[in-house]
Parts: sequence; C-alpha cells; structure tokens
Amino acid sequence: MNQFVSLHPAIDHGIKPAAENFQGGTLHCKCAHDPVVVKVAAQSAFNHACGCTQCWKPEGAKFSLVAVVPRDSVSVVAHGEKLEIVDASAAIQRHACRACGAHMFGRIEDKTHPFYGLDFIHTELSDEAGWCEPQFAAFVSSLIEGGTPPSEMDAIRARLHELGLEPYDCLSPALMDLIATHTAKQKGVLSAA
Ligand SMILES: N[C@@H](CCC(=O)N[C@@H](CS)C(=O)NCC(=O)O)C(=O)O
Ligand SMILES: [Zn+2]
Ligand SMILES: [Zn+2]
Repeated sequence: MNQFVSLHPAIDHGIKPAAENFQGGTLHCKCAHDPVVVKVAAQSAFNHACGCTQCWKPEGAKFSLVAVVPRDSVSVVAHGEKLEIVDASAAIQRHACRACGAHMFGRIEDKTHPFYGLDFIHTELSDEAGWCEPQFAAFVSSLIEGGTPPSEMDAIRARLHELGLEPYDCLSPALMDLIATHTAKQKGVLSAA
C-alpha cells in the first residue's frame, strides 16, 4: 500500500546516491524567463527530507529536500534582483525568487547559531546529478501543521522507512548532538576545545 504514498518527486521512485568527487553546480529557480541562478562550489551535506512548514517544496510535495553547504561556496550569478527574504526574523533567512517562490538559499546571520557558516539549499533546483543524497527525514510530525491529516502519518512514516529515510520529529540524532554540543560549550559546561 505504501507505494501510493507520494512524498516528493525526487525520492518517490528511490534514492540516487551521491557521486564521488562531486564538486557542486548551479541552482536555477522555476522561472521560464530570467531565472535566478546560484552557483554552489561545493558538494552538499546532511541532505534530508524536511516536513516543516517553512522549507520550500515543489507543488504537491509533502516534504522539502534540503541540504547544507558552506556559505562561502554560494554566490548569486544571475537575477539576484528577484530575490527577497521570506522572513527576516527567522533563524534561517530564506532568499526566495519573488516571481516563482523557489527558495534559492537559506542563510543564518546569527553568529552564535550552531549552524552559522552553513547555507541551506535545495539541490533539486540543479540539473547536475551527484549531490549528497537524502539521508533521513526531519520534522515529520510538522506535516500535520501543513495540513496533512494525522491519520496519514503511519503510512508516511512507513514509506520513509521503506525508502531508508529514518523519520525524526526534530533533526537526526547526529545534528541534535551537534546543536547540544554547541549550546553546552556556550554555557561553559563543556570544554570549548
Ligand atoms: N513545526 C514547525 C517547525 C519549524 C522548524 O523549526 N523548522 C526547522 C527545520 S527547517 C528549523 O530549523 N527552522 C528554523 C527556521 O525556519 O528559521 C513548522 O512546521 O513550521
Ligand atoms: Zn523564479
Ligand atoms: Zn524545514
């Protein structure tokens, strides 16, 4: 029955592994004319399905697919004038095309944030193959906040398992540990070294 649960077009038919030595590529927004183009000069990491209501997803998808790259690997190379920040008060400032709505990159400006220095990108906006493959699913319960009936959650989590994407209702343990380590160092309860 789970084959009928559609999560996102890029994973519904299985997950393509990353290519070795992949060095990055260009992201294009969805505009047919004058698309925003963003160059990313690095392989992405921690790619995952995100069920939160803030991350960009294509029409009809339940999940966003979102990964991180060093912020200095990201540069806008065309039509940056079309970009606007979706919510300047959010921790992740999502720079979106105001014409088509695609989020081109999400940036953290708070230098004390655990993920400062990393930009969030959607590698499905690139034509290149070889980006980091989705590895887990985050903020799965948040789908309900986006309108998914709670009764569908068992089938959604089962489908995620089938695809090898462990579902978490926050981030993965590895990322939660990174955040907690950062917080512990800031509080001085763990050595900063
Ligand atoms: N339940 C909330 C969760 C939002 C949330 O915390 N999203 C995570 C994953 S993207 C986050 O780190 N957000 C920071 C931000 O959006 O600035 C929702 O669905 O809107
Ligand atoms: Zn656009
Ligand atoms: Zn999200």
